[in-house]
Amino acid sequence: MSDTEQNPKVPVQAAAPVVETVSEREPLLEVDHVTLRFGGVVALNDVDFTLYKGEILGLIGPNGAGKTTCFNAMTGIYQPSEGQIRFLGQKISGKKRHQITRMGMARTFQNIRLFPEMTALENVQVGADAHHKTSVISALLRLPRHWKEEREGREKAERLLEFVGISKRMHEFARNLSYGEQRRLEIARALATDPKLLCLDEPAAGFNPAEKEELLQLIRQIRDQGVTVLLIEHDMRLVMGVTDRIVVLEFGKKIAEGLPAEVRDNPKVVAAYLGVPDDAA
Ligand SMILES: Nc1ncnc2c1ncn2[C@@H]1O[C@H](COP(=O)(O)OP(=O)(O)OP(=O)(O)O)[C@@H](O)[C@H]1O
Repeated sequence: MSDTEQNPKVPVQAAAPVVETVSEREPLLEVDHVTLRFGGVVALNDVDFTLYKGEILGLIGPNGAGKTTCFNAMTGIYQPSEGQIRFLGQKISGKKRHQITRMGMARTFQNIRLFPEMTALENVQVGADAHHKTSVISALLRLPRHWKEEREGREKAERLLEFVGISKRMHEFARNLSYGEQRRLEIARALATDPKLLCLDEPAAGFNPAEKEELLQLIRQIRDQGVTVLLIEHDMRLVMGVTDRIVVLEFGKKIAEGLPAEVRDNPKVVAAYLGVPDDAA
């Protein structure tokens, strides 16, 4: 039994916000008619959808559909050519990545990006540092408030490692962790920034069925702590099993949006995945 199963109620944040239900439909992130071009390639073509507080939204589509580009636009890596993205009503465009993190958005990457020569605990503490208030001077002078923040950051990192189920590996170098543990560590590090929105880019890539099942439970637990989740994932069983709603992209365009069952039965989606021509769908 994993640590998460033993202790499913480990808090992600000191005071986790009350979980809001999807029915309240309070927008968290608005992708407002976004077009994004790379030279002649239209990676996103007038993409428009809203992510509501408290939901788990799946963003799916065949290879090259524009999912990662959409993530990158949301997290400030790319600027839309047209349209805009708003987080809690504020425009994302023009904001630096650390400002977007402070606004409450965190992400993991398709290719794991950890600090391999740092321990699991240190990797998560780096995430917690995003909210430190004391200055470099305080740190250099070793002022008491700096120590207090250090201690709190460490305690929070320990809690998060327990939450994602790898607390026993906290003093291990990240490079020595198994693939599945590294993916969990990435999630813990993202959670350490106290996100309102967690964007997961193919978190189950390379997982076996048992690991996928555990990940599914972890994603639900994250949402139950009040964190809204955006999930890019190729594994349809996982997407259908965990999301509240799904947005489907194909060739940079939104071709469907709705409940998992609606999307699964949508002829355009079936065609996109099976490669059936449009007029036959
Ligand atoms: N930096 C870039 N420069 C030029 N073209 C790019 C760039 N990033 C993505 N593209 C192109 O934009 C389109 C969308 O790519 P994107 O990686 O967003 O798709 P995806 O849905 O995430 O695919 P996958 O499931 O394979 O990761 C593709 O045609 C891709 O080649």
